[in-house]
Amino acid sequence: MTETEIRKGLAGVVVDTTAISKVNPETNSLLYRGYPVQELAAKCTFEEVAYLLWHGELPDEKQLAEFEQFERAHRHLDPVVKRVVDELPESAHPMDVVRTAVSVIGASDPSTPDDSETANLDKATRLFAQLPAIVAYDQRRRRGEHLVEPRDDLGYSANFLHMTFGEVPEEVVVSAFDVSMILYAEHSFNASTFTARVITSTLSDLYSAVVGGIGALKGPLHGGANEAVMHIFDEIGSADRAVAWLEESLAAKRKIMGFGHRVYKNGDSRVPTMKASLDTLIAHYERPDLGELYDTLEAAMTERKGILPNLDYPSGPAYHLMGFDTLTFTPLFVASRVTGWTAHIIEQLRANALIRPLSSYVGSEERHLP
Ligand SMILES: CC(=O)SCCNC(=O)CCNC(=O)[C@H](O)C(C)(C)COP(=O)(O)OP(=O)(O)OC[C@H]1O[C@@H](n2cnc3c(N)ncnc32)[C@H](O)[C@@H]1OP(=O)(O)O
Ligand SMILES: O=C([O-])CC(=O)C(=O)O
Repeated sequence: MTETEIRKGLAGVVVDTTAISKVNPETNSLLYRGYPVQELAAKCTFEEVAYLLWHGELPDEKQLAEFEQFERAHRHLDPVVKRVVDELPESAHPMDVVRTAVSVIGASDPSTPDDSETANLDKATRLFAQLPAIVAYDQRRRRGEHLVEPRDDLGYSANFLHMTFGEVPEEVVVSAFDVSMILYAEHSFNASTFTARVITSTLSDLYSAVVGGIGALKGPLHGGANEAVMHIFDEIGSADRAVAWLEESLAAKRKIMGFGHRVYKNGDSRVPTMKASLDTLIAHYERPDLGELYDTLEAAMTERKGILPNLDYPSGPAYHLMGFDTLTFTPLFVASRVTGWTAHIIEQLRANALIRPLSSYVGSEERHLP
């Protein structure tokens, strides 16, 4: 293999087919099972979108009722998981807590070795139902607050917020949160999904693949960017400092988190929808200062580098306004993306081939011991 054939980071390499989502940078669009994500965000709940990703079609009334009943029945934090989480130091990043919790669930589940589609769908739905309890409880314990039990009279997002904050916020907040969950759910062969597919390709189990996905998502070049955006906002402080801050950061060759994308070069298809949700939150919480900082930094980055925001840019400040601690932002991404990861795990198993690329050796020539 010659050096010119090497594609660092697999950039531009097509490694397999998928019927789950289509990211189209030319038309700046994203389809889940054929549906534009903007339409899904406007007309569906996150539960319906999760069902769509797993089953390929939106649920009818009866299917949705059955799905919701199952999801609501599995929302309680498993006592074993709670004990393990309680043992973890608060210095552990919440992503490490979520990763460990999923590992514990996998080690405790007798159906872990069963890789049939029925068993994997069941595991995926149970993880989907349990992740809000893990994420919410971890934030609460760090604040010295007690566990809040789930409510089975609430939809996924209202219940998630109830378990985190002990009350259900106004509809405008629940709706913005639900939109963020829908937008984060799936994005073809991104780094964490590909990780999950690589692990699955060895015929390892679904939980191991999800744990690997969480590890890949944690990095600031991927899901960790939503958290990093908020750190940037805190560092800048106010809109009048944004341009100077950007100049200094670019001069220091810093990557500006929340900007740029491997696939989209003319803007992330999901940003306008999430920005609209952020704007409603800015109005609701009366925080125009945050909007000014957002707009000023975006305009300066576009003018200076021509690099546009990705989904993490509006999501970070949106989660901040909802009241989440900054370190909880990427675990929220996990709670959503578990739907996409598990849909891909199931798809990978349907037509599996071990994922094992080649490398070009550049080490020392063959040599021998004296
Ligand atoms: C939900 C998600 O996971 S979306 C992604 C979230 N990640 C971030 O927001 C992190 C910040 N962004 C980045 O680091 C990058 O844009 C990535 C990793 C997302 C995509 O990167 P790649 O496709 O590998 O492009 P690459 O990093 O090579 O960037 C190309 C050029 O644009 C520059 N660039 C890209 N993004 C940024 C950025 N955010 N800030 C400053 N410069 C940037 C690079 O420095 C590089 O410049 P050069 O050619 O002069 O060296
Ligand atoms: O597609 C990517 O590379 C990253 C991304 O936006 C996502 O996973 O949502």
